[in-house]
Amino acid sequence: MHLQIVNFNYKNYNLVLNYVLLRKSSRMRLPPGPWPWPVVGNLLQLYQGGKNLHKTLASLAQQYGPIVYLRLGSVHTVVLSSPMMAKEFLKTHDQEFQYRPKPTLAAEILVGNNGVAMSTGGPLSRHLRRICLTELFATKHLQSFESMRTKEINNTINDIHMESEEGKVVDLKSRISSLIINIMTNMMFRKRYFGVDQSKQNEIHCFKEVITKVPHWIGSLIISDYIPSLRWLVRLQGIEASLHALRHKKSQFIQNLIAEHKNVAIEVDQVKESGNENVTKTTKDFVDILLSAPQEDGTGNLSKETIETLVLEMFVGGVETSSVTIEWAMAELIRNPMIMKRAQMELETVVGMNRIIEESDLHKLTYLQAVIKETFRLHPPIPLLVPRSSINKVCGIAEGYDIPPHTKVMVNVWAMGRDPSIWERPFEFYPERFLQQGQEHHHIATEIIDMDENNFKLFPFGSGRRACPGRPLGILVVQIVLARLLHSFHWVLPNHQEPNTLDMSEEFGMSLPRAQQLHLKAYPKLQAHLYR
Ligand code: HEM
Repeated sequence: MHLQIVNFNYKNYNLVLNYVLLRKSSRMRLPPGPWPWPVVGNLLQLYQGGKNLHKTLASLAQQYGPIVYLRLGSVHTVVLSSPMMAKEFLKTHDQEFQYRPKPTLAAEILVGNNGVAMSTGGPLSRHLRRICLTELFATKHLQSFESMRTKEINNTINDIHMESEEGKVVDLKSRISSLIINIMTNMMFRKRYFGVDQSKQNEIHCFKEVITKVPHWIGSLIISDYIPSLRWLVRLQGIEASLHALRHKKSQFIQNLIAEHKNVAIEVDQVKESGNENVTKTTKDFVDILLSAPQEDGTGNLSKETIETLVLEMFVGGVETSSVTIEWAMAELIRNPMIMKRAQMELETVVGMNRIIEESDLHKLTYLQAVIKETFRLHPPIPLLVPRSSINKVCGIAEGYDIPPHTKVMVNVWAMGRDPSIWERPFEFYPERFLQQGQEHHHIATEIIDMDENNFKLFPFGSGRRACPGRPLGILVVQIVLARLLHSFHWVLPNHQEPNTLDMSEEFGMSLPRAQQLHLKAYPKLQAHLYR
């Protein structure tokens, strides 16, 4: 994206003046950082760093330390790159930094401020978060969908089996994201799309595009978010029009689904009233819960706009993060055949080869869990977490720094995962680092790390009041899908490509997918009847 400075007006002079006064003010001790240019501040440094913002911020941290202050146009920004700093902001000062910054243009158009994830904060988002934690992601509620998840995974495994019999190459990312979309649409609306209704294929492919593009746009640096007077330039580049077109697609899809869902619910209720005992409503899906949930002040029900936003956040939060993690895990296992072999041997020993894996087996799969932790360390699906902010100025934080009000706080978990002062041999994919002594004979010190929100070495789900409410579902889906893929097939690169030549480049956005989708050949490991 080009950065063009064309409108250096009175407002911009004011901006520079404010900054100089801020820095000079004896009462404001900002964290260290590169000197900002007039108007654009440090934006040029970020644009010069290229597309990979997480890497540019990591190299700034190497230069200036684990807390870096940047002025991006008119936006105060702080980047944290150590467990100590993350703990200070997300635990010690969790209450002050429980807010999200003002939504960017992309977030405002695509998501809005009336959900959970992008909302600046306030009674509505706290109320929705409570519904997520106590109802949608409650253990019992998640367990009630187990047989559906098993059926969906069986279908995908069978499709891959058929492809393998025909000697085809599997497009893993595409297969996995279709599977996870089916799991999510089932949990949300009791409906599945991929592999069933040909007439709906266009619709769902269009929505799949929305789910992939939303995080990409939200992670992009759009100049008017930092220099508001350049909004006209963004309009001229057609960015606003593209965002509105995408918004239109997602609204149409979600609103149709909700309307369809309401009709089915009414039909079921009518049949029930007529006394037909055969019709019983099965487990409540997410939309059932949202349609009957009260507003935050206890009056009426949630608005249709709020439900639409929440549904989008669930899809964006749940689909891309989980499928990106599974794809990276498979790529790392392909590059490290001994580790793949060990993970498969664990499955053979714990589960055996005469049945398929069940969710109740997962807690026994210690090595698989270590593989997943190692994947989160090297490839955190949301490399800069979701930014936080505070409403008021916060004084004397970290090493005595002052943080201006409405500062955007980014946490570079990607940099932390590769920091040699935190991890031994940080660039090596080495799941054994997460095993207890005795579970593995190896020479480096081991440590048990539960990716929970109190562990600031590895916390891919964030921490504190805004930590990911979908964590139990995210972990469950990643574990069971990866386990089934490894248990059901031997995997190799097509065309006899050598494992160590696999391209591991990333494509930065709000999420961090592989730049090149992973294509693999699968060879069945189980007896034929277990694929039906
Ligand atoms: C591998 C899977 C996942 C990862 C790595 C992940 C990661 C994250 C992260 C880093 C945050 C920001 C936390 C913070 O600010 O401290 C977040 C927030 C959120 N996630 Fe997830 N997530 C995953 C799965 C899911 C799933 C399955 C859902 C829902 C179906 C979900 C829904 C949300 C929502 C609604 C928020 C916003 C919470 C708030 O702002 O209060 N996530 N997630």
